[in-house]
Amino acid sequence: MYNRYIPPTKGRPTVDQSQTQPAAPVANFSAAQPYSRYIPGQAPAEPAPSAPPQPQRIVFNDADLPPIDHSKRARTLDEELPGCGENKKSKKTKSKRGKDVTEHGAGEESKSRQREKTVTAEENTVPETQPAANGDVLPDADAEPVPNSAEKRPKRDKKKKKKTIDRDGDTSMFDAEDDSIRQRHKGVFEKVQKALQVKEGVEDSDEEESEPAEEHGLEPLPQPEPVIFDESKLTYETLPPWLASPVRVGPGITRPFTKLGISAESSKVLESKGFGGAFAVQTAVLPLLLPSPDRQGDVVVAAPTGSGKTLSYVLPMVHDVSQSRITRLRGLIVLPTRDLVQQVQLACEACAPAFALNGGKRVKVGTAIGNRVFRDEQSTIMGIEQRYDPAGYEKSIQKRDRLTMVEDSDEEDDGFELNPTEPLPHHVITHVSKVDILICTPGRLVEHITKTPGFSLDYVRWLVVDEADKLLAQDFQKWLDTVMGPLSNTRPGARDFPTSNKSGVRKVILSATMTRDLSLLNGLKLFRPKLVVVEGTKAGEQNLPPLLKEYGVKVRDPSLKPLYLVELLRSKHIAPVSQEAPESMESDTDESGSSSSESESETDSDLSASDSDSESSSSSEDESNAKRTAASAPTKINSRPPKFPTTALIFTKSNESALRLSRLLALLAPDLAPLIGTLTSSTKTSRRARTLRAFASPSSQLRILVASDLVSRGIDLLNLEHVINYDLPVTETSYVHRVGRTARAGRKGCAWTLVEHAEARRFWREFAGEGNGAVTSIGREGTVERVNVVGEGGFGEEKVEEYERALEVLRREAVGGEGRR
Ligand SMILES: Nc1ncnc2c1ncn2[C@@H]1O[C@H](COP(=O)(O)OP(=O)(O)OP(=O)(O)O)[C@@H](O)[C@H]1O
Repeated sequence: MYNRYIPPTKGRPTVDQSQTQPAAPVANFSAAQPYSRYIPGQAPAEPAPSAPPQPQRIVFNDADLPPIDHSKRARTLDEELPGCGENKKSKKTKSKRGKDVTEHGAGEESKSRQREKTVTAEENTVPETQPAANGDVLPDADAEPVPNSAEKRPKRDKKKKKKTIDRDGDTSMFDAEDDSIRQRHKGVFEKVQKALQVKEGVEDSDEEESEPAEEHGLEPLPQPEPVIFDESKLTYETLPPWLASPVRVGPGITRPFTKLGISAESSKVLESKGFGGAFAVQTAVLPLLLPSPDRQGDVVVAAPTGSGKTLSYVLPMVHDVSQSRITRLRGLIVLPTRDLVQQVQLACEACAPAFALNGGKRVKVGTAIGNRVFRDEQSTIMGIEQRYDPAGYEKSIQKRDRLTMVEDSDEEDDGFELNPTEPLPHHVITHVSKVDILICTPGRLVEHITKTPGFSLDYVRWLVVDEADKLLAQDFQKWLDTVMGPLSNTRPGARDFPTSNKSGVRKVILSATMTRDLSLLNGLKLFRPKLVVVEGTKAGEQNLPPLLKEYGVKVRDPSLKPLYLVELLRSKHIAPVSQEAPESMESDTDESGSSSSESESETDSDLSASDSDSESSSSSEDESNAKRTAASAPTKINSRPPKFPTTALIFTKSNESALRLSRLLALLAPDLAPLIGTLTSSTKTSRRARTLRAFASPSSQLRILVASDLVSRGIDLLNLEHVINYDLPVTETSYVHRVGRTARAGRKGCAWTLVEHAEARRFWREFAGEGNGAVTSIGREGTVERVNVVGEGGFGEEKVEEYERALEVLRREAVGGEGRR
């Protein structure tokens, strides 16, 4: 038939050269190699260097074949069969011999025999001119004898060879068979030869591929499936099902609480607090969080500003915690700012009485925001208890002595005495939580976890992360890892829900601009999460409240921007937004004991002055404003300045800008000065809280707040009618939160943005979603209207001079001249 090609080894002798006699440069591939096995899909290897002649290991007996450029052929085959020149490969070929014979039937017998000879020859690197065991000589005309090579031949090979020849009998028939093979496969040999003349490389392999390999019984070897790299980007469709298919709820839906699993008595109390029925987001979230026989998972909420997200988690949490008699820390609410913490505390306090009925206890709520010395804060959330335990008493005395020595310095740092009281005889002192629910900023929470003795999350079964996109994106002090660690501890029964079969930590994650970034959400280790989305008719990724109206105010001359603001404040546009005055939450707060309406009004009347005074303590510029404000403040309590019958919150880009603008406004519009307050992160927390309370009170004279982005998120000012972006917000998300301070809880509200020429393109495309190539993630019911508050002629000379005078005052105040210092 035909001979199988046994490729040369690449520079590695099959047999130790020292053992093999020099020999036999039988042929530098002088023997014809009529056939090679084609293996498709093999990448061409580097061409073998042609220069150094390899020790001859191939013995071939087809001397009659047409001459072939063997060096080229050898290279080509090596390329096709990477590694085929390796001895290892040859052995493989040999081991398959018997199988080949069986598979290809009798016709293949001689092929097999021929192969046998070749393999044997190759393995020994010796031309087969040595007498075989039976005295036969293999017909290898080109080979030269190698003296004593047989002695050095491994026994195994000898045996094989002997067996082969014995079986075949007369070897002379090989030649005849070879001739017949050549005759029968003449076409193939010609093709092979032709192929060898073709240039190497890709052309070679192409040509080889085009050969009908199957004609010769050489099926392409099965190749592994090509690996397809997935270069697709994460899209909405590739999100996990819970994110891609949220629970959707329309914005207008309301339902009575009794229909959602809250008892009639509790609903009544809630109604008395101003919560007559559930808002849309609450209709969807409450059933997922209130006790249910179903196995419940975590909840992620994306709903517009002012839609009532706070109550959607406060109600179920307070309801659940009220069912546990012993006070232990069972709920954690994490928020980004102190002001928000205080606001949510009021909401919890308002709801607590609703569940302190029928055996439920009144839930104790505490805060940790770092607004007071750490020791005081520790003592408000943690207490000590004397427990009778004689054995423990002995131990604790020893342990305390040890700890006191070690922790002396810590005690001073933390301010919290480990054991301020001596234990009673045979008693042990244990640290106990004074609160069921702790509302905190992330940084302070981490401090308590790491520094407050006895502070434990072992019994926590609620974790709420509000304004989650902000909190998760800014991992203050790695707070999430610090919290998630202890939350994964399991103490048998500690996290059992008393009114359902659930055990573990329930997580509720919320924002008006909720992230779908899985890398951020992953840290929360959510369990069977459900995403609840409140949508408008024109849904975007971040939806604005349905009753919000937006305006873009053109600022032609940025150097006179403060004058545009004054014009806007005095214009007919900034008028009271007609709407029914809803019941105020203030009374709820009063009932909860946080403040009384009497003291509130007193505080209000003081606040305008004292608040400004306090601002003065944090900023000298503001102090000047405050003194003037106090001087011109009306003496009559609750009198409302006629010049500004509405409310406005003005956002600037920084604390510094807020303070300066506030002062400038007072200089440019002295009649408005008494109405202006300032809120920045440099303002004391207690003062900020008072300012916010005063602003929210209808009886307060504070009507205008100039603020940094500190209060852009979450702050609930129900009576706020106008938001003014004096400086353009940095992101769409920031815009959504800022303007969302108005038009809350189903009320109307207006948002105004002062747009300079250089900002116009960005504002209209990215924020308003108008113009060529507009792309915005903001979903809104209407459109943003264009407004001019100054005519074509601009400001008169008199106004500009007035402005310059105000700037001069400001400048002098800044350098410590006239005004204050
Ligand atoms: N069921 C209800 N009935 C009446 N008022 C409600 C109800 N639920 C919430 N509110 C009021 O709606 C206002 C907005 O609620 P909340 O502050 O929870 O909004 P939010 O969705 O958290 O907004 P933001 O995203 O800005 O934080 C609050 O004054 C709250 O008291």
